Amino acid sequence: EPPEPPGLPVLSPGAPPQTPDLLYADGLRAYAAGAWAPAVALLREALRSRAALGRARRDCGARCAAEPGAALPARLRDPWEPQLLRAALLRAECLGRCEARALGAGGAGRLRVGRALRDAFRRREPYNYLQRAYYQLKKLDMAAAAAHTFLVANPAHLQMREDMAKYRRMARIRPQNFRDLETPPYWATYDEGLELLGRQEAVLALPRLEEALQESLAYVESCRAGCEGVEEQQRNEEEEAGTGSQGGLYEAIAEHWIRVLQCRQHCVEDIATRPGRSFPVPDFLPSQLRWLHQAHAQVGNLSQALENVLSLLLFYPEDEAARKALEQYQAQLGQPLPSVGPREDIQHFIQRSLGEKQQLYYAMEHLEASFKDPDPWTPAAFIPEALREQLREDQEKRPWDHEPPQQKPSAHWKDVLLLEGVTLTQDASQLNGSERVMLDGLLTPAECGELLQLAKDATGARSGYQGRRSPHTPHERFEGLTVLKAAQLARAGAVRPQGAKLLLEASERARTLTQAYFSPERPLHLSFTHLVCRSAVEGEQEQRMDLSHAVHADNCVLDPDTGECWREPPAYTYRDYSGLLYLNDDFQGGDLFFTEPDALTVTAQVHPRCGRLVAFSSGGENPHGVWAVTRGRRCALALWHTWALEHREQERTEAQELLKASEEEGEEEEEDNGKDPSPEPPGRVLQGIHKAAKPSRVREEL
Ligand SMILES: O=C(O)CCC(=O)C(=O)O
Ligand SMILES: [Fe+2]
Repeated sequence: EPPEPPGLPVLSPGAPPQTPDLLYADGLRAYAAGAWAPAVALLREALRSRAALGRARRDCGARCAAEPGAALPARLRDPWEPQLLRAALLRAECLGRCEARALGAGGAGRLRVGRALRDAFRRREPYNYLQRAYYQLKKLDMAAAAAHTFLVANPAHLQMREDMAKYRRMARIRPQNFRDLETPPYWATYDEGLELLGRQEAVLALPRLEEALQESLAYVESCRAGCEGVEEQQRNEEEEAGTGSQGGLYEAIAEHWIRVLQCRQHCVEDIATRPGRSFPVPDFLPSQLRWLHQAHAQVGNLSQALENVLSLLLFYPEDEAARKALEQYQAQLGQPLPSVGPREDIQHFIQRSLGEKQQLYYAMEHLEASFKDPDPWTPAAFIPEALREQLREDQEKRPWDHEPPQQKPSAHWKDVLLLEGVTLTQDASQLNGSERVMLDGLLTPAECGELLQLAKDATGARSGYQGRRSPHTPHERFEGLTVLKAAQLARAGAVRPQGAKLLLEASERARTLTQAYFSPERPLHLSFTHLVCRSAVEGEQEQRMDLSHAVHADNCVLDPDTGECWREPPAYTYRDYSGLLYLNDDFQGGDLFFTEPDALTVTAQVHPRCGRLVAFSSGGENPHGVWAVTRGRRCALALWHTWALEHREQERTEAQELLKASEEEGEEEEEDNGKDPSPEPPGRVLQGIHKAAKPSRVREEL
């Protein structure tokens, strides 16, 4: 065992927590020295300390807000200053005392977490180190949980995806070990509720949906309470940046209070943002009410359906569906029962939120405060006339306006998210088009390796399937492999059956995502799957002017002069969506690009890499081409999807049957092959060493 790094603090259980920053730094030092057990202890202590800090802040915030005399003025109207000053001082004093009691002398001030560390924790970086340290300590269940926790917040992290794939193959790790140690539980409840509702299981969905709403409201509460401490954190940062306020006492207090209010207004957004996502689920609370209403209505709980519809109307009094439902209930029930009103929790939330918005708008108008209302439901009448125009403009810049709407429980977003590790990297607007998307993380490097090997073996001498000159350019060779050909080659022993199987599986993965994203209501079928490699012909690359693939559209004949695209033969007119799943990036040139219908003006460009999927509608709105590949070999799965069942890829079924037949034949032999009981340790650092010793290890493990 390596020696312990010097200067490690002694951890004493029960003692007040130490600064998370220092603990984390010490943890990383221990990790670097290979002292796995102290590394784990310190990293966990850093997490614990940070959690304790947050908890104390929230508890004290809630307690001190309720102190007698600490109530804040309901309105920032003259003369608000003396009252605000008194209340703010009372609270600050109470907070200081309370936090010192919970966290030891100095309280939260002593333990404040720097910005860099806050970001690292938000990205769940400690779990990356914890995973590897646990692995070294042979605590596989904890390693799996740490890996899972990290991956949830970093779904595109390829190294971790590979590690995870290894953990999943280890028999000793049970599925329940892949726990998420950080995500608040309401997300799981919420997902389960929606899933059940999507499957028409309203009775089962109801308790989940109800619990999810209550839990998320509780998280909003605790987030709000945590806002009391914000000024301290921000002031420290401003001091570091030298941008503190220059005003007098009243100004400082008002500023502080405005910050607290702003922080509170963002709590719903906060809790509606899934780990690993950069934008919140839009309209989180109202949509939960919609689903609750829908579920209660389906089950026939009229009064609860009514209660939820009335609550929704508090957010959106003009909501048409809600009003219609309301009318219907009134007709059914006669006069609405006097005991049925909107939900109390929602009523309370809205009243308080509107009160705070009022103060913020006042501050915006009179105190030059800036405030960006995160809620789309704030009644227009609430916003001072002078500010409305400006706000409308700002609202149009909301990031999720460009995202596909998340309305129905089974909406495509959820399905997209369900594929572990996949992230949306660029949407249509980022790609300057209407129906285009780029997703990453569909394949692990090992999977790309397997498919590249398949392409390579398929062109090898044994297969008799030689690369030929490209139909698109004399300067490249072009090889294409269909699913059926791959299965036949596998059967003949010319390629690895795993590769042929993965070809089917990977294309299906891409299809699922393309359908989920573009066509959630209507099934898309693969109509053609083609593993394509383009290789530069050596010595012919000087001053090439041509493209690897000329600009074209996939389902119509493009006329660049008029910009029209004729959906007629020889085009494959039944193709509705195109997909390119890239396998490598170790070549020169070869970026995919989109153009205007003039086939000249480039509007977006995509650099291929392992696991990256570009999908787009196949029509004249998406003319595209490929830049010359000037060195190396560029491989991709080219996929075309169709709505027309009669054009689905017949060869797929055939290929599946072939592979299944060979699998059954091969079964007996495999039995005594004996699997290696100790897979190589995950992790970048360690993997290098093992790879050097056993170069083909990863491939064989698949
Ligand atoms: O390989 C690519 O990136 C694009 C290929 C393409 O557009 C096609 O085969 O129709
Ligand atoms: Fe194309």
